[in-house]
Amino acid sequence: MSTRTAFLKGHGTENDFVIVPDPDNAVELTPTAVAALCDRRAGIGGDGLLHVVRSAAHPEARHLADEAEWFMDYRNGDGSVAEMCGNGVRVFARYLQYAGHIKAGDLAVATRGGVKKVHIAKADAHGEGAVTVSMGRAELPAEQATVTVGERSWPTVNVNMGNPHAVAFVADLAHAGNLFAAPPTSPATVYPEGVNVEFVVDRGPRHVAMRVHERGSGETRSCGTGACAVAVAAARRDGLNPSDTGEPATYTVDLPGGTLVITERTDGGIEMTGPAVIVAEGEITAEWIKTRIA
Ligand SMILES: N[C@@H](CCC[C@H](N)C(=O)O)C(=O)O
Repeated sequence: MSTRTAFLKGHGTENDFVIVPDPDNAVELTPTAVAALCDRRAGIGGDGLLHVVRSAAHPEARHLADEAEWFMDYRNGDGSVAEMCGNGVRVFARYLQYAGHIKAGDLAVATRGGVKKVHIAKADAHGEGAVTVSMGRAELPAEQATVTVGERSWPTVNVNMGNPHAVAFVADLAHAGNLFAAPPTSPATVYPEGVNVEFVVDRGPRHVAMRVHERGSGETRSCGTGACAVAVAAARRDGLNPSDTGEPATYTVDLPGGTLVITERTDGGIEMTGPAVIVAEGEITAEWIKTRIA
């Protein structure tokens, strides 16, 4: 980054992102630059960053350009790269709509986790239309593991949604404690690339609540891929597998920042529906870039 650069700020169920529109992939976003932009005190602040690039202009997405015009180059708040971000895809689509690149309806977004089909519902009297993302199928590697926070440990259900998740069913969400002071630990042998950890309690039939500690971001107020992982883990625990029963399974997942609705279809595909909001837009000053990043 070397000159004034446009940015926006958005969130999906309070999982918040710095958005950097860069159709031609001209902005160099080093891990240091991403971490500085996501810094909540000295930067703009966000759990992560959405770099909005045309697929044809990005070496990691060029091969997907015929399927999806836009590539979500997602970064975690610490500057690391992740394969997928469920809340991020919804906010990414909302940005494209806000900027006039697309209208409500259907579009495809390229991600490191493959091309995701997105549907933006038309706005109604209650505000902006919800965004639904076809998240693909979950994989459930059989390997057993535990996560530990302080004195407590729980067995995990491993769920891969393009990115790795360790789902722990707990008696009380408060048992996860202060995840900033004592982040969860997990065996590097099972999660060599690190893992997102979800803590889950039941709220009612097909209704759960969760907290999440995200790889590369810490505790966040929501995680879309995490909510999908939790819905699938809860369904299997409840004896439901739509591919076997021929009945879709829908779970309501409450998070600290809002609610997501997750449906596993009979073909195993998972759909996530939730809000996506653009909050602000502005320009990163040349001076800040020079002193903090360049
Ligand atoms: N908040 C995201 C997930 C972002 C990536 C994650 N931290 C990872 O490293 O895998 C979501 O909404 O899915």
